[in-house]
Amino acid sequence: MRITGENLIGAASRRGEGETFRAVEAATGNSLEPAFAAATPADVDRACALAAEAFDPYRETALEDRARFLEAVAEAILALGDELIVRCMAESGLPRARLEGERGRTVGQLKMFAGVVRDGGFLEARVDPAQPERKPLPRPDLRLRQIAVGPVAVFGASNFPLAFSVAGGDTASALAAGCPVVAKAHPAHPGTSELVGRAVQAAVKQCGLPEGVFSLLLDAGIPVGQALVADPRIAAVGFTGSRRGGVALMQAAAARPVPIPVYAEMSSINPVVLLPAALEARGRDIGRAFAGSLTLGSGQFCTNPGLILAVEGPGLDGFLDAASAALAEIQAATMLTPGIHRAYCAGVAALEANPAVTTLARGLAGGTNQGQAALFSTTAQAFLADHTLAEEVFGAASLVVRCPDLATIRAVLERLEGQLTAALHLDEADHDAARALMPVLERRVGRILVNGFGTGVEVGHAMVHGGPYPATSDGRTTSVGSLAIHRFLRPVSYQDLPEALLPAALRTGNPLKLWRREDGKVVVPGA
Ligand SMILES: NC(=O)C1=CN([C@@H]2O[C@H](COP(=O)(O)OP(=O)(O)OC[C@H]3O[C@@H](n4cnc5c(N)ncnc54)[C@H](OP(=O)(O)O)[C@@H]3O)[C@@H](O)[C@H]2O)C=CC1
Ligand SMILES: O=C(O)CCC(=O)C(=O)O
Repeated sequence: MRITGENLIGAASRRGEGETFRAVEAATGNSLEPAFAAATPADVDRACALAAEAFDPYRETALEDRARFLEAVAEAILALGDELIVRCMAESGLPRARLEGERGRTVGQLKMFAGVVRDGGFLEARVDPAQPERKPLPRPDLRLRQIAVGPVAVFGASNFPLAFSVAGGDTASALAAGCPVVAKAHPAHPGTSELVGRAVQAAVKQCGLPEGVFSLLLDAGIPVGQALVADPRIAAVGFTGSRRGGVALMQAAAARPVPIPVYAEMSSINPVVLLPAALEARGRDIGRAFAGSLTLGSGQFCTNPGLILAVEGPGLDGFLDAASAALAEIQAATMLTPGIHRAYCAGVAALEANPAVTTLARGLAGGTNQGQAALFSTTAQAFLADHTLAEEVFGAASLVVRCPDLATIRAVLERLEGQLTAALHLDEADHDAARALMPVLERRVGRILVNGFGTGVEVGHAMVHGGPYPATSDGRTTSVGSLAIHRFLRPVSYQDLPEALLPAALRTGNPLKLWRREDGKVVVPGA
């Protein structure tokens, strides 16, 4: 498929009349063909108008039809074949195996949401039948279902050009909920975005859906994203990226005459707690595994283990020796964009220059746009005194905080901002210590994991990829897994409606055979 550099507005492809820009080959810094042209305010307006027009018919599509559409998107992405992978490798600098895996995750995610839609449980149908004889007052007939919130603006992420971008988790969950999507391509991978966007556009056509179900807009700066969030027809926003970007979108959304929710996944340093018995028994092994997780994808994961907490002692020394030795042999790897590389180098330089910080290890030096891994240490006292030490350095850098005792580990955790994940490395003898940390971890993070690292989020029904601010803008939700659909739904009650006016999901006799709560009791069809 030829990449044209056009915006995809409903069924049309339209060359923007805004600023032109080219994708940059991450490994060389060279420009790639073709030239892309940013959308104009008129393009944003048209995409939003089409999305608003599509909203009512799309949200009332039969569940089976909507599920088939999500599957058609998955198939169309696979049908792009190697061209998608090759373009994505060039634009992102990420290796083939990673991108093939990410494509599998993207397709799997769409298919999982197809299953969620088919099952219909997300509608949370409830029926409280009327009780006309109830005293002192009769009870009305009340029925509830979740409906889609409206058109959703989705911002593609630089670090997951497939799984968190044009047809990634935010788009899949919004489409599953019944919301049209207007996606804003990340300028780091516009060609990848166009290819995937055309796959979604083709699936919309193939399934006979209204064209406004999906549009893709291009921009090399912030105006298009700002206009999209400000547009009165947009009802919610999905974003993965920097804290600065996420907060700017939250502010733009809050400043609207009608504010809307922004679901932004932002910065996280993902504390890893090494408990004493585990450290003593296998500190060196944990150190080697940590080096692998830290440098995965050149460290460009929001789940990257950026902070290690442990009690001083021979176990920690073994961990640090092994981690440092492993890191010293790790090749520098290409980062996503020159800007992200520059930000990484600046973050590492700031840690190196901090008198309270010791540089323990550096990976092998690299060439153009390549990030060199870095491991630092500091004391708990210094960490608690300097909040800049708790800021995310996006890339393969991590800071070890040496603590005198477990109480200090707990005190450090208490002082952290909200995080996506926390990992505990423990043996059975550490269970009491771990139990004591659970309340603070539950308050601080979205996912607690044991004897592993948070990178590589499983897409499933029990996953939370979220956490308190600033890990995300709204810690009550997740951006990965089937629960993500709830970000784009809102409940509506129907009181005393005649049967003929009720949505099918709420009709008497449960014609859609849904999991429902009837008069307070869960009814499972076929059970
Ligand atoms: N924790 C995490 O998961 C991640 C963190 N990051 C962090 O973000 C830094 C920059 O990376 P990047 O991916 O470009 O993230 P950004 O947050 O800068 O950008 C993400 C998207 O949001 C748009 N955007 C940013 N700011 C605004 C704004 N004020 N108004 C409207 N739209 C806006 C960008 O548009 P445009 O680019 O066109 O300006 C882009 O499409 C990294 O160095 C890293 O620190 C990045 C990825 C993931
Ligand atoms: O670790 C993962 O698989 C997902 C990470 C992520 O969401 C991110 O880096 O933005």
